[in-house]
Amino acid sequence: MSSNPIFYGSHITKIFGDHTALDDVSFTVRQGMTLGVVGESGSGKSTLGKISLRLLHPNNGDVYFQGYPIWGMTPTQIREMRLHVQLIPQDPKNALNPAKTVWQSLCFHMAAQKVERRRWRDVAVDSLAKVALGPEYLEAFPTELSGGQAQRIAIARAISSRPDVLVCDEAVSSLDKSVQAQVLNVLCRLQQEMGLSLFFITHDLNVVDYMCDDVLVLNNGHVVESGNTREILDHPQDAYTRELLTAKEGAIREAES
Ligand SMILES: Nc1ncnc2c1ncn2[C@@H]1O[C@H](COP(=O)(O)OP(=O)(O)OP(=O)(O)O)[C@@H](O)[C@H]1O
Repeated sequence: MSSNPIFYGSHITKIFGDHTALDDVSFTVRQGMTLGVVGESGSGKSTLGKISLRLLHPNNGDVYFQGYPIWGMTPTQIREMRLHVQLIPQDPKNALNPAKTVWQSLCFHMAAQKVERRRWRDVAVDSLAKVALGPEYLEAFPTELSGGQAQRIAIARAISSRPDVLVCDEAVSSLDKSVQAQVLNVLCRLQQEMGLSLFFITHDLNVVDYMCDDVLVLNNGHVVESGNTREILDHPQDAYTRELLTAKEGAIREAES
């Protein structure tokens, strides 16, 4: 599998008032791989996610998709980039319009993403099949879905435009542990089938351990360490990473007792 950088951020700083939320943060998502961004609440993870989706302007630095700086793109390039970089949100039920069926939500997305209208039905059914849901779900409303089903619909919607990168912002943290595992497995399988690259924002080192090839540890807007997940989890160099690992071991012991 190739390891070219497909999506990366360079020297990103974000200041809110007198608070520096991100201080000179760089990251690299390698093609077909998963980068985890992990840190406690307030460390700057969501701010980094929003900047990488071009939803929030950084004070300094830029994010590059296939070598192009997203904050220097023309409107046409931005539309093209949005086809290829998709968000998987934290709360899928909030992200789906409660007044629309799954079919209507998928059509709205496919229209926005310029999928040819004559292909909508096939793409919708195929996208649902990819997340292990049958075509009967097209008629469902969000209120009729479980959290795990709603998240799989959100993933189906995102992949309907054949993206290259999924930005997953705490994508499983609102789900029960067993449902989390199902959704993570769907993402792993899609990654292999579609060659997706994942930018995985999470507070949970267990998720990082399970999903991520690379990890970047954020503390208070600073990168405290980054690199190969196995090496960092087995040999953390920074005291903050060791604290997160201690919390992770505690959570596992609690779950097992
Ligand atoms: N729009 C904003 N205006 C002012 N401060 C903000 C804004 N957005 C984020 N912040 C601040 O920036 C810091 C980083 O916030 P951010 O939401 O990125 O952290 P996080 O790691 O994603 O936390 P959580 O896991 O709780 O979502 C926090 O101190 C937060 O209060």
